[in-house]
Amino acid sequence: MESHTLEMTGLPPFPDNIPIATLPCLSLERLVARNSGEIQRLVHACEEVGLFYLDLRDVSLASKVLGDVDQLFQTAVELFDLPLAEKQAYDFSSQNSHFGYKAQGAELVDQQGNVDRNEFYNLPRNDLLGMTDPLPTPDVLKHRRGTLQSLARTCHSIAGVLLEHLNTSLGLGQSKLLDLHRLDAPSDDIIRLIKAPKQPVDDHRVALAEHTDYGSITLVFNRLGGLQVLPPGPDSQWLYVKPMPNTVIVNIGEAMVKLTNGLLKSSFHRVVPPPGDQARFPRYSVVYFCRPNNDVLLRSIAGDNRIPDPDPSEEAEAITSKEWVFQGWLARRAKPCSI
Ligand SMILES: O=C(O)CCC(=O)C(=O)O
Ligand SMILES: [Fe+2]
Repeated sequence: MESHTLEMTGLPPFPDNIPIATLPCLSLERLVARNSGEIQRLVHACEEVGLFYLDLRDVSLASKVLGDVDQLFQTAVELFDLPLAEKQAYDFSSQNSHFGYKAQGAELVDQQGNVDRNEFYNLPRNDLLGMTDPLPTPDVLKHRRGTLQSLARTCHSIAGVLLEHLNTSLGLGQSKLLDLHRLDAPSDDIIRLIKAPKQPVDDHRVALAEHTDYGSITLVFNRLGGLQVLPPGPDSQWLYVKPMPNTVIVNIGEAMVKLTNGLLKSSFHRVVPPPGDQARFPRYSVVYFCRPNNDVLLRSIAGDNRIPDPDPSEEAEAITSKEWVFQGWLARRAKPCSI
């Protein structure tokens, strides 16, 4: 179940002379085995930076995931190679949907109105798992539906392992966090396939602006560098997150910050051109966004537990997870659509 190494894909190695983030690398195998030291490291990582590597080897839960991701990197190449007009037939933004295709430049990267330089395709897990009527999709994705379904299920289970340990460490009632992230209830979980085209050397624009993720737990599969994190702290600087074989990069999102009233952290990250020789290639990512179920109110779940009590004024502002994701999407649109 070894994933293809970077060498096997013909891509150049990540350079060794650039500043990289020193992130913890946790073992899914040890977390599944309820190793107490590993659980402590998980909790620490989520309370400090909210970003870490997860080694997926040697655990049956994840036995297919690296192979599925390898297939989907190839699918992403085929998908984004389609003519623009064909891809745009799957852009559903005029129907106020953030599912489907997003062309380059459709999202803002800053307050000045500059736009992003990557394209992506969002596949809702409700659709993949048959909970909603299937959206139209290009053949290249139809042919990979089984792989996409398997990835959605596995990634949701991996997120579940992390949520279960966080639940216990926060002192929450039995499986509270798991109840907010049920696979059999609708959510805005998505698989996102991303392409940032090869960038001219004199073009230093970011491909994806600095942001924190909206949902609970994001699982990011990368081959080329380019992802950067801004660790918390007064003098911090942007650091590359070096892709590591057989691991997934785990990001804690804003929904978890809201649910835990800031006890868990979400880090700013962005995507810049791949470093060194890697800059000669387009950059693809496969990402799973695990989000709370649609009707979950994003407010602190403090009570008889470790989560600090919220300010009463925040209670009135609570919105549902679905609305939160939708409002975030609307705010990022370069040409906001009318509702
Ligand atoms: O492509 C990546 O490495 C990260 C993408 C990301 O942060 C996002 O889509 O939210
Ligand atoms: Fe992100």
